[in-house]
Amino acid sequence: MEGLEGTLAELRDTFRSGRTRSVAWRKSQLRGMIEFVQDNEERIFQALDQDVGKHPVEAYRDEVGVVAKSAKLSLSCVEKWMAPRKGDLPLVFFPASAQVMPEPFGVVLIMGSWNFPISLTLDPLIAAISAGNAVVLKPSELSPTCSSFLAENIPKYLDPKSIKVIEGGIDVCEQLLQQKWDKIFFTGSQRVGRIVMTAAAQHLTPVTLELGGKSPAIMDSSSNPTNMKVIAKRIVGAKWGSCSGQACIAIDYLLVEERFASDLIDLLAKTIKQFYGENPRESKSYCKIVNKNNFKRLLDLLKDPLVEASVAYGGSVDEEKMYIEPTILLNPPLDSQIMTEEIFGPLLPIITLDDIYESIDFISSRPKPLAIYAFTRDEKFKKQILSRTSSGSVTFNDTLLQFLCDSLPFGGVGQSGFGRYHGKYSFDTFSHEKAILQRGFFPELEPRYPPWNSFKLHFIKLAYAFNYIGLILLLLGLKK
Ligand SMILES: NC(=O)C1=CN([C@@H]2O[C@H](COP(=O)(O)OP(=O)(O)OC[C@H]3O[C@@H](n4cnc5c(N)ncnc54)[C@H](O)[C@@H]3O)[C@@H](O)[C@H]2O)C=CC1
Ligand SMILES: CCCCCC(=O)O
Repeated sequence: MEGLEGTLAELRDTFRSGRTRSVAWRKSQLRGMIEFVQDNEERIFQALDQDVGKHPVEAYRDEVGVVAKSAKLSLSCVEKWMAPRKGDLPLVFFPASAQVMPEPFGVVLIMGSWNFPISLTLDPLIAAISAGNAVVLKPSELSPTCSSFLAENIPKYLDPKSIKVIEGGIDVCEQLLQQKWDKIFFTGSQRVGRIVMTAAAQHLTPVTLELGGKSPAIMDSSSNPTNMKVIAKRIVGAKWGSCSGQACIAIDYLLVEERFASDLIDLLAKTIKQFYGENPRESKSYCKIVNKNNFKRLLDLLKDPLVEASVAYGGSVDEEKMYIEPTILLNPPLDSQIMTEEIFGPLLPIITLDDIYESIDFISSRPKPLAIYAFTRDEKFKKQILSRTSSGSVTFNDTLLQFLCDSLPFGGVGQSGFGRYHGKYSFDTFSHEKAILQRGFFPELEPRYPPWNSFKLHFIKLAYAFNYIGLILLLLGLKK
């Protein structure tokens, strides 16, 4: 790509100059980010409608509001986050001081996804800025209106010497990935995550992979009937209520005991009508499928004869409008693609079990998901889910909200990704924690040097014992 080397050289010079490390620079960029979303809310809404058909409510809830919230939090906390932390030392080192000092990695690459093209690019950008990095931001080419909007307008609000937006598709990404970065933050599929990680390995570059996977929901019998309506709204909201299921933390499939399936399907169908009307195709609250490739991918999942036979609700499509009806499937074959690949769309398989506790093995025998949702008031079952399954997050009796909690790290585990961000975790993700030890030249302890002898062995053993004494003093409050 023309000029990439030059762009990177400029960013490296900028970073080396120290321009991005001051708290003043970081705060000025965070203020610029807040102004950017405030000044351009309507234009962002239009771009999101253009690219994925998002309603302004979803556009604000999942995108503009997320960016504003993160930028404001970082602006209020960045000085505290930057401050070195005091460390404790063994008494025998006395006099000495220990610190942990967060420092920026340097020049970082952020690659975003199309489904939340504003928040999933700008939230990591806020993180990188807060930690004092210079940045190349590569929005997804599958949300072109948002991508070009960011490329055109970010330089008007943020420091163009330190932050560059580079647009493009696979060819541009491949060139970017050949470069040496000090950190790569990638949001996207497991397939491309492997490509990113392979490229990063050439330069031993640390990566954060925000991936996806098949996030299950479980519903047991412990919720009383009055809760069922709330549960249905939360399931429908988490399947079709955020980019019509094209969301990494959307429910991918639902596990219930066989005896509840029929009533649950009826209730979910009723709730879908309540949310999107009799004809969701006409609903302004329902997103389209992003492009023909994804539409075809989802159609292929649905058109598998054994899967098509399992449609319990919905199933209609309109290729011209890139529309797929909210669709519920009952017990599609477990070896079908819809049950082995991430759906990332408006199709909800319901898998029935004889006993809800079977869901533990069902989930733990598959790749670790980004999220698990469990609707239950059975404390024993909750404990089993927490101790016998692994996932990026577990949410009991609700959905999606874990994404909006700044005190909770957001990220996957195993094939759903590694690394995390949101809140202070964002700052940490883009910081190296440097250890600093400072000593004087007195006293000098000769036993630390050769020639070794039995006295020095006893001295070293005593020194380690002192360590414990220090710990005891600390515990007794006799030592800071
Ligand atoms: N954990 C999270 O926060 C999120 C994860 N996701 C996951 O992302 C996926 C859907 O998003 P997509 O944008 O379609 O993912 P994707 O992996 O196709 O694209 C992500 C980024 O990688 C780039 N890219 C695509 N193909 C590439 C290649 N061959 N070489 C180098 N770069 C390439 C794209 O330009 C884009 O910027 C799903 O798997 C979903 O679960 C989506 C949103 C959030
Ligand atoms: C509710 C917002 C979720 C954004 C991340 C995702 O699920 O793709």
